[in-house]
Amino acid sequence: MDVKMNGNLPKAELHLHIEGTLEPELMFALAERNGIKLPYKDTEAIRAAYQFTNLQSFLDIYYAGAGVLQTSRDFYDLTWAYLERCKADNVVHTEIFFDPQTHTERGIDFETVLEGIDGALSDAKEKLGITSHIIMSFLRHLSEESAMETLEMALPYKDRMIGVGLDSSEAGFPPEMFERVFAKARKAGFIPMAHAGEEGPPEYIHQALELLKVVRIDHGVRAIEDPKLMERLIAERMPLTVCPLSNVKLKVFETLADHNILDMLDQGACVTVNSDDPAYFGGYMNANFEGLVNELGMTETQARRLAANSFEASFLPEAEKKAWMAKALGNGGA
Ligand SMILES: Nc1ncnc2[nH]cnc12
Ligand SMILES: [Zn+2]
Repeated sequence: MDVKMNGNLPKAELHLHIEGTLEPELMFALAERNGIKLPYKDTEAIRAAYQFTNLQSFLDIYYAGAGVLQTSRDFYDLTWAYLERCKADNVVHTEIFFDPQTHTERGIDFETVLEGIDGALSDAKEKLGITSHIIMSFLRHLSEESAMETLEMALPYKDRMIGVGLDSSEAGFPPEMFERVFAKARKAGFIPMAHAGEEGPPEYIHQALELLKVVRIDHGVRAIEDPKLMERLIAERMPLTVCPLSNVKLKVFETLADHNILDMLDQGACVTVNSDDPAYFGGYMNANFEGLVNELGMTETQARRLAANSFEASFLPEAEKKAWMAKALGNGGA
């Protein structure tokens, strides 16, 4: 297919960590603004440090980088820069994660973080025509108690967030550890989702479905190792928010040519394309689509189905979902 065509397809992004959109240039600017000394000489040195061997090697650098984010204005600027990238890539709707504990653990108020992110998202609706939702994600390498405290902290702001997620180091931190936190979050009206089957085994996807009662799986690429699980995911049209460039950078797959996203799509799974932490993984939404065309031979039909899936799997109202799906499939003047 014509690679450029991807740019014109309307798309929704459903798996994006706002802290993972911190480009080295902005990291330096914020460090200067906040009087913080970075352990890098320049932006080239930062980019050179982005050689990851697995998820943990990335997370160590990613959590350190987030230290430059201090004020609401910092979170606003970070989010606004990402939204401009959305505009450029024709991402018309985005559902973004933020990790409150990454910030509250170093003394930044929950409200400071949310205020900045939400402010930029509100302005983007008006100025860029981009719709959005916020999902707060618990760090699974921290305790259940810490996640509970975070949930309590979030309750007064419930109306500004649509759901809860579970992220950070996966192996050794199974979803079952957070069963009670998710039960409480669901009761408070948060829609549940979780990272599962990125590095962790298919068993973690089962746990996320059964114990956390998630409506979306983030990543989920290891589901393919368990045919019965794949059957269930396909039958239920359970969305898997897949992140191709991320998976290659973190060595889940050796190259994009080895990725299973199109196999899963062709089997009937509701897979979607997402950029995860684009500042660290080498590209935003369209770069992921382009990689799939160039290295995996994605056809136009497959690209349109992936774009339509992204709206199907979103938390947009049904009528909007349907209208965007028709456009993505080329039935509505895309
Ligand atoms: N790919 C990823 N997996 C788990 N936690 C994350 N936090 C940010 N990106 C992540
Ligand atoms: Zn992620």
